[in-house]
Amino acid sequence: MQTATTLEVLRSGVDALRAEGKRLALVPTMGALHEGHLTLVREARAHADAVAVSIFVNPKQFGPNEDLDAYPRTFAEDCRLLEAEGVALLWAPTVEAMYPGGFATNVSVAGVSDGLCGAARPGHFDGVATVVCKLFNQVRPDVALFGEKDWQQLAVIRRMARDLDLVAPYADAIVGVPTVREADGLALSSRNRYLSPEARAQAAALPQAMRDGIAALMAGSAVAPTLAAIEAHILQAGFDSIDYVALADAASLRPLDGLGDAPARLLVAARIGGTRLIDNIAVAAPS
Ligand SMILES: Nc1ncnc2c1ncn2[C@@H]1O[C@H](COP(=O)(O)OP(=O)(O)OP(=O)(O)O)[C@@H](O)[C@H]1O
Ligand SMILES: CC(C)(CO)[C@@H](O)C(=O)[O-]
Ligand code: BAL
Repeated sequence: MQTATTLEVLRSGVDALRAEGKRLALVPTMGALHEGHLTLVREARAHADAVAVSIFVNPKQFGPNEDLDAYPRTFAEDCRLLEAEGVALLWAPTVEAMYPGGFATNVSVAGVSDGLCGAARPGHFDGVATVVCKLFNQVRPDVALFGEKDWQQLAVIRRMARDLDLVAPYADAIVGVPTVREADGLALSSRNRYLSPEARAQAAALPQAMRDGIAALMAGSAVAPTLAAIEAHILQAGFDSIDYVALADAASLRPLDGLGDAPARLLVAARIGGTRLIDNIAVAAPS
């Protein structure tokens, strides 16, 4: 595995892979790698001949009172894991390499960025879109993979990639990978490392409440009381607060007040012991 920390080294690594005729996949991450990330890397191998992974804790997507400084950084262990997965290229820029002095550009995706995490974390998706746009231009992959755990992020990136012609013109150049979960249903997340043993045990109530709510919707329960019941379940399990519990159109993320023919998604963000967790699950219309 070649590790690049400057754009010059990255470009020569990408050029060398291209000279060998290789189709290239990119898996963008913020490091502190877990089985969810490694699943993206394995899936990437099915879409390309060579896999590039980026590790960059992107300051632009953290709000002023968020966990940028505390965010887990486990670079040596991350390198070991990626090497074992046969990753060809690791792109690990410094903040100065990504955002040189005078950097003044912002990529903002209207509509799909506005609600849910976009409302709870103002500016977050501008930060994500800006850095992912740069990553695409830096690596120029044929295909890029993202986790469905961050469903709204995936929708934002798909919109941006289409609007700005950022990746090769394949309809499926942005690949979403289903959420990898612990045995008790909790979605794997780098931020799970913040949880105390007690909070970690309580956190399994989040996907459980979502599954119960989806079962109620499928059985014909009305949306508003079902969302209220999910909130109550999560708070009763020990969560401190809820950013949102929402039923939304899976593609546009617009809120829904009933199930129709278009795919729907139940999305939740809630806080426990100072840690913000997100999750989402597909909701099928009752047959
Ligand atoms: N459990 C998971 N299953 C599938 N993909 C995942 C999972 N967790 C993260 N990913 C994906 O890995 C990529 C990198 O995510 P990131 O490095 O932010 O990790 P994370 O676990 O989501 O961290 P955080 O705790 O900050 O949300 C993203 O595309 C994200 O959706
Ligand atoms: C896509 C991403 C790497 C951009 O910083 C980040 O938001 C993440 O890890 O999900
Ligand atoms: N995986 C999402 C990155 C973030 O929360 O900033």
